[in-house]
Amino acid sequence: MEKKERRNLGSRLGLSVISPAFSPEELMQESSDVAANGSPNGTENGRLETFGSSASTLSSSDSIKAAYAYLPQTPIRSTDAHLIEFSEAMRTVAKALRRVAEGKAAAQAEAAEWKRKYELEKARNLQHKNEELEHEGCPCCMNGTLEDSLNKLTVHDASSDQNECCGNHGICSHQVLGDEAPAPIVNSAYKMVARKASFRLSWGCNGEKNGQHKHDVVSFEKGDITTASRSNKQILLKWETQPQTVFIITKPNSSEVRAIMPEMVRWLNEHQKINVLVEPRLREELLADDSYFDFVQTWEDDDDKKLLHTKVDLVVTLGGDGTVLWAASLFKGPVPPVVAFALGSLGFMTPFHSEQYRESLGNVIKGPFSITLRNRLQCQVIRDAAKDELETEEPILVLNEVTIDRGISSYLTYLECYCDSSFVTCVQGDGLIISTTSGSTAYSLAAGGSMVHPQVPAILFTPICPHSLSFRPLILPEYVTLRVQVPYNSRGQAWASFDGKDRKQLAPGDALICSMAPWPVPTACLVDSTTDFLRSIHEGLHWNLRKSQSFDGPPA
Ligand SMILES: NC(=O)c1ccc[n+]([C@@H]2O[C@H](COP(=O)([O-])OP(=O)(O)OC[C@H]3O[C@@H](n4cnc5c(N)ncnc54)[C@H](O)[C@@H]3O)[C@@H](O)[C@H]2O)c1
Ligand SMILES: Nc1ncnc2c1ncn2[C@@H]1O[C@H](COP(=O)(O)OP(=O)(O)OP(=O)(O)O)[C@@H](O)[C@H]1O
Repeated sequence: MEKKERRNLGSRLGLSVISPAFSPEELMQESSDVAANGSPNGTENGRLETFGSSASTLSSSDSIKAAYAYLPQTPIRSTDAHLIEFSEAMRTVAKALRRVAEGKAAAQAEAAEWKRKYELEKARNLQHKNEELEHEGCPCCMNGTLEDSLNKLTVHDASSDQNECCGNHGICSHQVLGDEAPAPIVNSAYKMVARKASFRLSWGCNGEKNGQHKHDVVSFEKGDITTASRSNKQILLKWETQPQTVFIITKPNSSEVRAIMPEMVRWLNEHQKINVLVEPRLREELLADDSYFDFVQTWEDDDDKKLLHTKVDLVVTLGGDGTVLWAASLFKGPVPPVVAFALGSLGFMTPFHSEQYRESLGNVIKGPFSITLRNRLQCQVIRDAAKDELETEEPILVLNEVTIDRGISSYLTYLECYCDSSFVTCVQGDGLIISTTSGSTAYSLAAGGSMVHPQVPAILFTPICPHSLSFRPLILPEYVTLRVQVPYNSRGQAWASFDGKDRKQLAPGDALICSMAPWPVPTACLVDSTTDFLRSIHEGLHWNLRKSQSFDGPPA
C-alpha cells in the first residue's frame, strides 16, 4: 500500500483509537476492514473516498464479507497487509500520544510565562498598595540580623500572605527562591534557603541607582498608548545579608587555572570568611596538593547536586565561555549570580580579569553590582516512538543555543519549523540554530545571524548553510514556543546539540520544542551590560575594525 494511502488510513484509525469505545480487537478489525475494502486496482481518489467514508457507509458485516472474499485469493499477501495495517495503526496511536505530549510541553512553557507575568503583576500591585499606605517596610525587607532572617524564613508559610514581601524594594530573593524550589524536596530546600544570603534587584537608568522597580507599563489613557518605562534597564543586585557560600567552577587541565585556584580559595576562606564549594574532581585535586583544603565542600550524589541553587550564594568561574556554559548547565532551575574570570581565548561572557580577583570579588561580595540577566532556552525532545506522554525526555536548558544539524549524514537536513501554531518554514540545508541573545555572538554569528545585546528579549532563528538564496535569519520575540519537526519523509536523521554538547539523534517523526526558560543566568558585569557587550565585540571579534582614511583626500 502506498505511503499516502497509509497516512489516510492512519489518521482515520488515529481518531478511532483515542476514543475509549474501541478495543484493540476492534482496531484490528477496523484495519482489516480498510485493507479488505481498498481495491488493489482502485484509483487513488477511489481509495480516498473509501477510507474517508467507510465508517458511515460500510457496516462491519459488509467489511467482514469483503475481507473473506479477498482473503482466499491472496492469502499470504493479505496477512502481510494485515500486519502492516496493524503496525501502521500502532504508529498512529504513538503519533496521537506524541501530539498530546507536545501539547503538554507547550502548555508547561505557557504556564511558566503566565506565572512570571502574575508575579510581576503581583509585585506591582503590592508596590502601589504600599505606596498608598506609606508603608515603611515588611519583615522580609527590613534590615535585621541574619538570625532574624533565618527565623522568618523557616516559619514562612507559602499559603499565607502574612510574611509576603512588600515588593517595595525591588524583587526580593526570598520570593524567587521560595517559588522556584523543586516541589518534591520542599522541606529540605527550605532548610537550605534559610542559609542563603538574601538580595534584592533594582532596575535603574545608566548609573542612576534609584531602586526603581521593574514595570512593564503600557498606559492607554484617553485612547493614547504610551509606554511609561522600558522593560529592561541596567539591573543592580544588592545583598541584604552577607553571602556565605561561593561555588568555584574551573576549566579542567589548565595550568593557569591551577595556579590561581588554591590562592583564591585560601583568600575567600581567610579574608572573607566564606565557605567554598567545588566540583568533586576539583576537591580531590586540591586535597592531593594540600590537606589544608579539607574545609572545601562538594556534593556527594545527584540529589545533592540538584539542591545546589538552594545553598550557593555566588558562582565563580575560572576559564573561558565554555566554563560559563558548563556552570549554567549544572543548574537545572534557578541560578545564583555568576562572576566569570577570563582564562580562555575569547571571553564574551567572562569580563573579569583573574589578576585582579581580590578587588573584583571583594566588590561583588560587598555589592551592589550590575548584572546581565541572560535568558536560557528550555528544550525538550519529543520522540515519535514514545509510547505515552510520560515518556518525554528531561528538558535541557541552554545558555547559547540548540543546534539541529545533519550530523554525519551527507543528505540535506529537512526540518519543518513552527512558531506557536504558525508554520514558519522548512529548513533544507546543513541545519538550524535556535539561539538566545547571549548565544548570538557564538555559533549563530558564524552562521550569519545578527549580534544581539544579551538583554534584548528575543530568540534567534538562524539557518546553517541553507540551500536557498532567500533564507535570512529571523529574530523572534522571547515569548514564542518553537517546534522543529523531522518529517516522516526526511531522507536522513537529524542531530540536536545543546550548547555544543549532549548530541541527541532525531529520527523522522521526532520533534524538538523550545521556549524561554523561567530561569536566566545572572552574570555580574565588570561595568554594565552594554559596556561589557560592546567591549567583548570590539576586543573579542575586532568588530568593524578598519584603518581610518587619512584627512588629506580629494577636495570636497
Ligand atoms: N562554527 C562555530 O562558530 C561554532 C561551531 C560549533 C560550536 N560553536 C559554539 O561553541 C559553543 C560551545 O563552546 P565551548 O567553549 O564549549 O566549545 P569550544 O571549546 O569549541 O569553543 C567554542 C568557541 O566559541 C566561543 N563562544 C562560546 N560561547 C560564546 C558566546 N556566547 N559568545 C561568543 N563566543 C562564544 C568560545 O569562546 C570558544 O572560542 C557552542 O554553544 C557554540 O555556540 C561555534
Ligand atoms: N568544570 C568543567 N568540567 C568539565 N568540562 C568543562 C568544565 N569547564 C569547562 N569545561 C569544558 O572545557 C572546554 C573548554 O573550556 P573553555 O571554553 O572555558 O576554555 P577555552 O576553550 O580555553 O576558552 P574559550 O572558550 O574562551 O576559547 C569547554 O568545552 C567546556 O565545556
